[in-house]
Amino acid sequence: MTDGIRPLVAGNWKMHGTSAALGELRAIGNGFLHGLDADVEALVCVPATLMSRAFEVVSRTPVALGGQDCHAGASGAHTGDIAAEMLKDAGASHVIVGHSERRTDHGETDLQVAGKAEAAWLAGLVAIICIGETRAEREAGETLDVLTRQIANSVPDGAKPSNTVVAYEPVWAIGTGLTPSVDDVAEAHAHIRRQLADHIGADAAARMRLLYGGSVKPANAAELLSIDNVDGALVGGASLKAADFLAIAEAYRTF
Ligand SMILES: O=C[C@H](O)COP(=O)(O)O
Repeated sequence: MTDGIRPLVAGNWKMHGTSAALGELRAIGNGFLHGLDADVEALVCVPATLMSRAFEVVSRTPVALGGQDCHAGASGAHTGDIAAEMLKDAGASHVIVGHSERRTDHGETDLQVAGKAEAAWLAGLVAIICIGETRAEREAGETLDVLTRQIANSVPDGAKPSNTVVAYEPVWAIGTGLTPSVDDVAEAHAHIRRQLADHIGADAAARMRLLYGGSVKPANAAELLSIDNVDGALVGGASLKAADFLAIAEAYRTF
């Protein structure tokens, strides 16, 4: 946690969910309607195919919606891609860019990620920029260097707390049930805050939300979310079940 920063718990449904999943989203919305929003802001990044219907489901709740990727261009001949403006039009307020699954599956580079973040801003979306080291990089002792490089190249000039969230997701912790130690998360997040200060200025860096992502579950949420400079979570698998996602957000009631 960071004094003065309202935490954000964000779900990333990845390539999961047809219209049958909207019941879980409705349950998440109802959960936040009953007081949770006083402690924490909620966001669910749904598949683009669900965005419009998801918006109908949560529009009267405190839960916001996000996309999972966008193209760096505003429009054009890019079959299968989605422009940030399209996500916004369908009901999104946020979009994830540079998730490690995009970097691995689609070879996205830091510079491409920066371009997508700028496209998100142009459309009026908040960019959730993901960074994080692979297992090999951690074992080689390169974690902080990787984060330094990714911040320098993936976070564009102009990033500020109102248009950007940075999510630290160690690649080896995603979907594996493994998490870094409390000390390792604290070290990484403090480093990210310092690097952002060098890159975008101390004031903006001090107020920017830094999320932790990678095997966040109800059982470990309180421990992970109480770490200094961890201002929320980016939750994959556990965000698919309303009860688990709400239980993670409930961790903020205990602080
Ligand atoms: O975007 C979310 C992350 O990749 C974490 O996924 P996970 O909670 O299933 O490990």
